[in-house]
Amino acid sequence: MTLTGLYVPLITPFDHDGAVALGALEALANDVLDGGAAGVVALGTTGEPSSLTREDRHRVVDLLARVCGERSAPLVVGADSAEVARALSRWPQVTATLSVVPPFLRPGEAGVLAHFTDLAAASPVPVLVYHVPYRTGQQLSAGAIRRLAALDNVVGVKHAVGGIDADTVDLLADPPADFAILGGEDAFISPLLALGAHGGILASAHVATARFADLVAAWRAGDATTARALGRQLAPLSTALFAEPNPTVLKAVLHAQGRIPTAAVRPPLLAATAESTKAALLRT
Ligand SMILES: O=C(O)C1=N[C@H](C(=O)O)C[C@H](O)C1
Repeated sequence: MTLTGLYVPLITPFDHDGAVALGALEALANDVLDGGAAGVVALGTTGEPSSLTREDRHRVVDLLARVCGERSAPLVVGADSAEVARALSRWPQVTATLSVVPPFLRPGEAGVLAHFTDLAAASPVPVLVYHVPYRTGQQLSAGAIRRLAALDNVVGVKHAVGGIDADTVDLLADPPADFAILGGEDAFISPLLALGAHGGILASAHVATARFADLVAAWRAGDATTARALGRQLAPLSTALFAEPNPTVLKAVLHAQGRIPTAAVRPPLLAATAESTKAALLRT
């Protein structure tokens, strides 16, 4: 299985009482799939999973498993430990799990490899490694990503290194077979696709879904003229949506567009400022 195309890591909308707005979440999932997303991601960073109760997380996955099942769309679910990954067997609709490189400890490349060996063995579904070194504190060389790609049940990486660095160029110059390299750094998605990435997991694609899907498709088809033009339009939108901690601006924009009942985020996130919201709305 090689995951390709656009995946949207869904926000978790809240209603006026602070509860998860399940109706709005269902509408968002259907909107992005109608807009050309290949699939959705539940409980990615954008979904504020660490601020949700266990019951909230189950409600979110129950709902998205039903929607993705009805629409035969892939569903990726965030799970950062073997125990949480194991519990995904409850939802047969889950296609893969997105699992972050262990943060903060900086266990070294060998430690990361040992971690994913265990997690992938425990997981009932294939594992996507979420590599985001400016958040985890753990760098991975292209060689280490190739060693991860060789593990049983590891099928890809969400690559979010804060730009296009030498290891990214090295990795994409000789990508591992049957291994998805998905961009997770919205403002850099166009250059990453130009280098050969298979797709992206992009919070920005809640808005302008069709254009992000077209961007991925155009680079995949080798239509550089269309892809460059879309990339130039979409990078400033992503930059505006990420002007404050994700998903605060995104939620404010979706609320202003009438797509979610409130712009509420849970602590420690704070609501986006009016200035950032307005600037992002102007880019939509
Ligand atoms: O939730 C995700 O998955 C993503 N999170 C990233 C972030 O919050 O930095 C951005 C990316 O769009 C996907």
